[in-house]
Amino acid sequence: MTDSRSAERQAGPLTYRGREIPRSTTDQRLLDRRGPTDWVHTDPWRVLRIQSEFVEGFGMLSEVGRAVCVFGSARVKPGTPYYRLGETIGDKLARAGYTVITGGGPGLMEAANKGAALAGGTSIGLGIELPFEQALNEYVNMGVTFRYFFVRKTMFVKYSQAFVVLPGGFGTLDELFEAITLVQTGKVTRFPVILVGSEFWGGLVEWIRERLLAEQLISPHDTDLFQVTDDPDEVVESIRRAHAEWERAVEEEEAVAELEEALHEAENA
Ligand SMILES: C/C(=C\CNc1ncnc2c1ncn2[C@@H]1O[C@H](COP(=O)(O)O)[C@@H](O)[C@H]1O)CO
Repeated sequence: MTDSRSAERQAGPLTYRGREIPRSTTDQRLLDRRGPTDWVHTDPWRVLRIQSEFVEGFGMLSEVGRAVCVFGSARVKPGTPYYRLGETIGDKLARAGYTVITGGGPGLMEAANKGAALAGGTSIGLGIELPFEQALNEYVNMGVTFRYFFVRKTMFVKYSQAFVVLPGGFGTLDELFEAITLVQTGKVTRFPVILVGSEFWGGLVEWIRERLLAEQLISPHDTDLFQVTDDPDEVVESIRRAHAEWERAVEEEEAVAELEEALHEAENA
């Protein structure tokens, strides 16, 4: 006669008896490396990897205080005027109490991280895995490297209160127009986008006015979605002002909500 107690297997909350008992335990199967590996390259598995990137990013950035993203060319060399401008902006933002977030790469990303780190501020790099070897620049004191561009972009927007855009190429333009589109479509509110370098950005701004606006592809007020300056102090001051306005608006919204709640309670009393 079979002892029914020994012919039983618990698998977590599940119970198996008799011929239903699996040949191996869940842990054995987990630790067993044999079998096909194609699933690692399938979309359901990618979805989990994407989720894990969001979890890591949110986990690291959620406790960061007021922050500003600084974008700009990966190719500008140390010691050049744009690099020094990036350093100054990183420095001034850090001294004004802002965490500086960049793409964590070389060039103007490094310049802004350097300025912030040497001023004793929090200097974050949100790196991206690229086809060639690249590490986060040495001035990043908190960093995450993402596999997916779109996850990284979410982090830039979610955890910063302003975008500062230094001269750059396609990557920088992509970040600039993403930010402007998010503000234009009301996906993010009260979000200053500041272009630094009037000579560099002048041609683009003119084209936006003379083409996009003239051909009614944007609305007249869309040209107010960004500002252009050469002055690092003005960058910080604009961000401070926008931030103060935003805090005032939040306080007002909270006061109105409290008042409405009190009125509602009084009506129901
Ligand atoms: C080209 C080189 C390195 C590229 N490394 C990058 N690392 C991190 N982030 C990057 C990198 N390249 C582009 N980005 C993102 O785009 C913006 C800069 O792009 P641009 O085309 O140079 O303007 C930047 O803000 C990043 O977020 C070789 O050294």
